[in-house]
Amino acid sequence: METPRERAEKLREEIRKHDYHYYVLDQPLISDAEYDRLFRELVELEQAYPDLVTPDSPTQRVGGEVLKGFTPVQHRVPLLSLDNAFNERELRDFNRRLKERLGDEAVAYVCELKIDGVSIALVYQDGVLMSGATRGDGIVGEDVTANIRTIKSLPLRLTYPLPRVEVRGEVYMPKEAFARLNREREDRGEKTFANPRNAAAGSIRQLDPKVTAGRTLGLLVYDILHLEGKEIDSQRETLEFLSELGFPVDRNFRWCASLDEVLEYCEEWQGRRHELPYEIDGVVVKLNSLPARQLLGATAKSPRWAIAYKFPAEEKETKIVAIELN
Ligand SMILES: NC(=O)c1cnc(OC2CCCC2)nc1N
Repeated sequence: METPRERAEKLREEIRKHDYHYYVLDQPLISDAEYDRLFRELVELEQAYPDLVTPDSPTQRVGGEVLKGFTPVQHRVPLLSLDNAFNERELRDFNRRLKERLGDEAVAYVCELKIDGVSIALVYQDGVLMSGATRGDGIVGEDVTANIRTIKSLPLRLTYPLPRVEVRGEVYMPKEAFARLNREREDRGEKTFANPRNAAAGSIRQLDPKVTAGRTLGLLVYDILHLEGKEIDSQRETLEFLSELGFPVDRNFRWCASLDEVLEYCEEWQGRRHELPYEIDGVVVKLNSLPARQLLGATAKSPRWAIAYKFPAEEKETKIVAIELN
């Protein structure tokens, strides 16, 4: 016969697995009703035995109190920003500069869709989420842990208990959720958000986590800031490993053997951006080899081994405004 603690642990593991399949893979294994039954059993068990509650329990996503303000957080490593390229020539200049510095080392890139959201740094200790902070000015951000815990695709516990790992990703608001939120705000006579990025920023910087919990936010992780207990040599390995750990990763990334392949990728996704459930404003082109990145280093502001190719601003569908002709 299982003890309550064993039952609670088993339920947590089960619910964690279903959260991953539902919110990260978008491939639920059980019905919503069956999921709710599991969740309710865990809630009731934790109510009956309060000392069983653990911070990584799926029941602990929506925090308690309303904050007075945000605690500043100093990032262990500065969260760099990206230089921009607006056309093929600027991308070719980036490629040439990088090759000049690296000598004739083989230069391969990884291209990633540039998610138009809010950058976030997450810290995990022994596989458990410790904190989440906004980028801020790159050195000091704001502690938004209570709010990011409400993002269902964000794992509260990783698939292995790495001693310490710090990762970076983008919190975004899906296009559908953005449209729905603005309709609701309009109906309530409230100001609407200009774009999903602002809506995500406004939702993640709420003093009341319950408000954040009511907003549909997504997370896509793309960088490891600090890693203990594992050696990784490339961006491709980084993205695969982040996936293995249970993080949501955008699977549209592509390893590119040359700048020509990078240009093909940029061309392809400039035309396909409307297919995505979230907004992108370009492509991030990253040197694949991590050791080679070390040789290049970073300027004060941004890495020499990555660049953002920005799509031309989309011609906004001209909003037809009905003009009252009296
Ligand atoms: N918005 C994005 O999707 C995104 C932003 N930044 C980066 O990488 C930065 C971080 C480390 C230096 C380059 N990758 C991304 N995919």
